[in-house]
Amino acid sequence: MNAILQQLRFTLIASCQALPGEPLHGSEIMARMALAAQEGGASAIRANSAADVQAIKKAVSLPVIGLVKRDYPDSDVYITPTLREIDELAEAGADLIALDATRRPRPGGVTLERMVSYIQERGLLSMADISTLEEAVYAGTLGVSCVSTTLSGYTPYSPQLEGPDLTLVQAAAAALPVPVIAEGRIQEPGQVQAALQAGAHAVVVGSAISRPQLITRRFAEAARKAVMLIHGNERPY
Ligand SMILES: CC(=O)N[C@H](C=O)[C@@H](O)[C@H](O)[C@H](O)COP(=O)(O)O
Repeated sequence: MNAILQQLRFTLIASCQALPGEPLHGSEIMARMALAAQEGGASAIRANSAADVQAIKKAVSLPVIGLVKRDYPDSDVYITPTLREIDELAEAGADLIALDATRRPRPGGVTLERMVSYIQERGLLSMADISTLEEAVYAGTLGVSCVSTTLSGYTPYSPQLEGPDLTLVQAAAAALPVPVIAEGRIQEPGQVQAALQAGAHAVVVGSAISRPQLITRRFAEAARKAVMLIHGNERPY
């Protein structure tokens, strides 16, 4: 196994992403978030956009998994959809490139096979973001470096779960020769343990670490529910 992937075994990867419109959007801010994640013990950072990857590479010593979220009019694929995004991430210094590895059509008709071999040609590792076991198995046959359950719940044909898809983690880990990463809706430390017990090579946590507006909402919601319990109705004053 590649040395970087070896280094990620049984560890936490922090996804540090803030899209335009989110309060923490901006590469300098994401670099600081990545630094905080490094201090907290993350083994790698997953980041969106060439600008963020570049800023994060400067700020931390960890491997960076890069992706570019970009919408194209002719496709539902938005995570590193074309060769152009691979070029951007390679130039920015990403160590691994995460890409949508579903079988859905890509912009301009570029194939998943071409995407994976293009990443290999550039000497980089690939993380195949999948939503089902079938997609995981197919990505495995293409020679991806690892697979991540990122897209379970985000394609119309995958289970729409509230929590992480640990059934998929377990099935994919049992079926594939490459590492399977658990990713998506992991909110609690106990779920990290459960994912590793299910066979995950490593675990990616995003929003629960790096989206403070969502973290705050969970606590605010808890306060609202407590008031309901105490007073039987909404905040009375
Ligand atoms: C579906 C999709 O676009 N996922 C994105 C992939 O990079 C990110 O928005 C997520 O934050 C990341 O996958 C981590 O997941 P969570 O934030 O649930 O821990």
